[in-house]
Amino acid sequence: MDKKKVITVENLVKKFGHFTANNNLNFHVDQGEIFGFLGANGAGKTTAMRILCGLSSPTSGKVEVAGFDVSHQAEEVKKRIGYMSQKFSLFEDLSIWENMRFFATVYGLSSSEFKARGEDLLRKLNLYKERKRLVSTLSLGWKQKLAFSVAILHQPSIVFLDEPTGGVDPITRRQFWEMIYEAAENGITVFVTTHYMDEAEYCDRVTIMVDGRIDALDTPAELKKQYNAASMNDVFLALAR
Ligand SMILES: Nc1ncnc2c1ncn2[C@@H]1O[C@H](COP(=O)(O)OP(=O)(O)OP(=O)(O)O)[C@@H](O)[C@H]1O
Repeated sequence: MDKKKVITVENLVKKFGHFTANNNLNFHVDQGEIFGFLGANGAGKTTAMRILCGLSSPTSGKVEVAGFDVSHQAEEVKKRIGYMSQKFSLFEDLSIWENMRFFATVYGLSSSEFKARGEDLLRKLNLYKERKRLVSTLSLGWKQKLAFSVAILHQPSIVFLDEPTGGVDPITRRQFWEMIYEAAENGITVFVTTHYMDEAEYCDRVTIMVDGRIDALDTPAELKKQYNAASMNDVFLALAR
């Protein structure tokens, strides 16, 4: 049986004035897939991700996310996704619990749903006793793990992660990826940008963007075979040259 497609991108073009940031992108993502979005700085990843999240409109092309057209039904798209970025994740001057409650409200959870899921989450993260602590006092790794958990508290169809593990130590990155796997096993599709090539190896499929175009899209194993490379790092270097 065919897998359900939760993201479909056809001929996506995004221009800023005369500059083309996304140049005719075509791809799809299956439900429950961990889809890696790679590319050098300025390749156009964040631009495309913002369009997929309904935060920016395509110049042309057709983009469907969770069954809705991002150009005309952005609000429907936003209800069905979670988003987390390295640049912005949590409010530093609110406590762990206050952050959780804030995002649960934004994502439309009722107070009883929030209480049940929020307490479960705190226990799972071993943060129950720490729930009144200000987020500013947590390590970056803990902030990122908490931000990811908060982004999927409303059980979205898809979670978008923009460089979620930037600056985090290897052990915490590994733990973070265990959380990503668990979310995918529960049917949440994970769309993730990263600059860490070891993380590219953890994805089901990977695209590599170069200058606004998709230059490669396949499983890490196939890409390594195709480029006769020992690692995803070598595939990336071969393409980025
Ligand atoms: N609002 C904007 N107006 C004009 N140019 C923009 C705008 N947003 C992005 N760009 C340009 O589009 C290009 C792609 O940027 P984008 O942020 O999508 O790249 P990226 O692949 O996410 O890079 P990074 O890995 O550094 O986050 C860059 O040259 C950037 O300067």
